[in-house]
Amino acid sequence: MSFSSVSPSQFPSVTKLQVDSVTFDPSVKSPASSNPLFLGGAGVRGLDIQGKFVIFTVIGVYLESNAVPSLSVKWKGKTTEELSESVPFFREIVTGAFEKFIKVTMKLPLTGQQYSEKVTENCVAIWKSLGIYTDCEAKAVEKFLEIFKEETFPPGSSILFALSPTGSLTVAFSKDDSIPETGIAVIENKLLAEAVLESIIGKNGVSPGTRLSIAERLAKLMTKNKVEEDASNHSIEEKLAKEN
Ligand SMILES: O=C(/C=C/c1ccc(O)cc1)c1c(O)cc(O)cc1O
Repeated sequence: MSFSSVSPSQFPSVTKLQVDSVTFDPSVKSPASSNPLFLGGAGVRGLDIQGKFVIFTVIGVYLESNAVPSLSVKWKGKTTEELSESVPFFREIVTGAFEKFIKVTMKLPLTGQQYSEKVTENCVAIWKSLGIYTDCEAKAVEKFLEIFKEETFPPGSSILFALSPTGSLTVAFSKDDSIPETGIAVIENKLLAEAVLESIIGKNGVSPGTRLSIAERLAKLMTKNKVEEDASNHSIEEKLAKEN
């Protein structure tokens, strides 16, 4: 069979994840589109401070359901290890034509300035390494920094990013576990939207744990496709055998 047995309308059945003290629900409603998105994976963002690993944020990445059949075309049947080590697999998640949503929950207090400077530093480094840093991206970075300038994020609060398939980046903030129905700002820059996710799960991303969690869960979801597909092939074979 050359197509996946998971139709775009089928919503992936996944579990919630507990990472450190933060629980990520199995699905969320995107503040950008109101679409339901499933939990792709989650992990921590920490820094080594004087030989001790300090967790600053905990990050969950959600994907639109059509990500599974879309990624299955090339990656179905790969193991968690193969996927977790694959730069092109994560590039495809970052650039794929499906919606993505990122929930960054604070473990330690951060100012908006501290957070936004760290993120944009990483985004600029990615663009420079790819030779795609232009005035447009510099303007998008200025807008990003401006959105965060006066904000503060106590432990338990979250920063939310919704990445539309067309390339807009919706930013929202939450004081608790809830997800607001709408964002507070939208930046129309595809490369910035992609770089925010790439800086977390891409090559040299800040959260190897999120990367591994996504590889594990997607490998399983894509195998499930395969099992369902094999099962449906089998029953067709059985029917044919009975008929003959
Ligand atoms: O989570 C972070 C940033 C955490 C952080 C830690 C310590 C600081 O002084 C500032 C910020 C993060 C992210 O969510 C996405 C990204 O691309 C980079 C990051 O560092």
